[in-house]
Amino acid sequence: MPPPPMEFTATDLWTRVLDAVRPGMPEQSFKAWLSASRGVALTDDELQVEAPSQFHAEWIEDKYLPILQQVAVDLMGRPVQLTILAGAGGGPVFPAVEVAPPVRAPAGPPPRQTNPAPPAPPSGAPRPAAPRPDAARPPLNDRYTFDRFVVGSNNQLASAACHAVAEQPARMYNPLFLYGGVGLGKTHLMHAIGNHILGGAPDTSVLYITTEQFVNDLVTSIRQGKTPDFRQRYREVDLLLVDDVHFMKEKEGTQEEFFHTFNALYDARKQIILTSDRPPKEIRGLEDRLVSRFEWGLVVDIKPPDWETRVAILRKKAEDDGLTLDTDVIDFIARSCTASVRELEGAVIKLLAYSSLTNQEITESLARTALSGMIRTDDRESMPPTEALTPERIREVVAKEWGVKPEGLASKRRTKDLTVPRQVAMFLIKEILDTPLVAIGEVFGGRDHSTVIHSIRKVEENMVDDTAFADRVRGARDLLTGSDGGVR
Ligand SMILES: Nc1ncnc2c1ncn2[C@@H]1O[C@H](COP(=O)(O)OP(=O)(O)OP(=O)(O)O)[C@@H](O)[C@H]1O
Repeated sequence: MPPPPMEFTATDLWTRVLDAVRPGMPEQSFKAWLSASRGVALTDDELQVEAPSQFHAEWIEDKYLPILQQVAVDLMGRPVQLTILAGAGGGPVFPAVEVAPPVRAPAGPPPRQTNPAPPAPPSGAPRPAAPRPDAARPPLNDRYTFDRFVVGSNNQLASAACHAVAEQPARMYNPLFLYGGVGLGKTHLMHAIGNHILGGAPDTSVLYITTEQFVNDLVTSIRQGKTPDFRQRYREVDLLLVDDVHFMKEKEGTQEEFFHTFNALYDARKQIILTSDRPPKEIRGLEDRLVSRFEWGLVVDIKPPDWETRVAILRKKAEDDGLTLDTDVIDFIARSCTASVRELEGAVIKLLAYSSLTNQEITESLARTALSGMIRTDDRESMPPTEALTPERIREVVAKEWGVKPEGLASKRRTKDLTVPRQVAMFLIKEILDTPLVAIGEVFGGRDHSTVIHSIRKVEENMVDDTAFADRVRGARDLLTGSDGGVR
């Protein structure tokens, strides 16, 4: 392999890694899974790569991580940890897979799912305004617009509030606080406001940031003695979008800093939009002064979509990605995946991947096979035969109910979509089987007993705080113990 250049950027290194692996793999796989990824950060010992979706990130980790990592190490000439992140980039939701015979596409331009490159934004399409605090921050996702958002009874109020804010920022509802479970469209709506405002006023300074990034940015600026710069960066924006503010709980320094940022922006009549998995009052460990500020404007929730909305979302997503799915396939997915919109998207991605890998046309029967791991309680007649209840079985059923892979729960990954079901599975194993803590840890990749205790406590606390979550956990328990004619 040629020696690396003296100065490598994340982009250079990742491009070279991809160039090196591409000839050794099927072109279709390369296009489907790797072509839309990009190097986003490089330190002495870590290369961070952003994949277009959580599903892409998991797939890359599962299938290609060792070889990619090896090539990166060879190129750098020293150990480099490769981390695959799920980004908020503008790539298609569904991966670029080709199916033989091809999935029927509507007449007109070629379907997007056969084009690996992310769609080019239309000219004049909204862009986040400069300056952004640092280039590693995610930009707004071009696909998260109002016209791609399906309004149903679960999100009607939130959607109306977002439209109102987008039309008249900092007038009606400031801050706008959106809350709800994972994968229900909070980030989508938040970006839609940003995209709408930028569409009308491209010079608007919009900053989208996750709470985790805010914390990291703050920590870095303190370490480098650059807090005045930090403050200035955050306080000069016109529109501040902060995702997942529940992660501020118990972080006093962050709360203090955010309190002042909030006040500065609010006083300057700038719009603030926040998202969380629960309403402000229920974020334990959040200072009262922030709770009260978060409630100054409008607090509005998003619930899981009902069947009609799920069908409408599937139709819309298929249409947007140039993919035709038969009514019975759509109906089957909508009945099987009830928890979140992300789960619906995951089901279609999985179906496309399955269809592509097995060279079969997409039918309801193929969907049943491909999605058997995601089938939910109301379609239980097609569940595989029941098995004795063991810790592994509980892990598997919880993974299915949360729409993730059972192996993910046993892995070391600590993304939110895995942490919650992992904790729930530990909790249910203890509750139903009373398995010793050390043995529970074994089932989850050898975690120690203090992690298991922490997880169980976390679920107990969250069940007190969050009734929807509590219902979901109880639902999984009923399913396992057979109280609802379940899977045991
Ligand atoms: N009503 C909807 N119409 C169309 N797409 C939707 C809708 N709701 C959610 N989505 C899609 O579902 C996916 C997940 O949505 P999003 O990331 O906004 O969820 P979230 O509530 O912010 O979740 P998290 O709390 O995990 O960050 C996105 O691809 C988004 O476009």
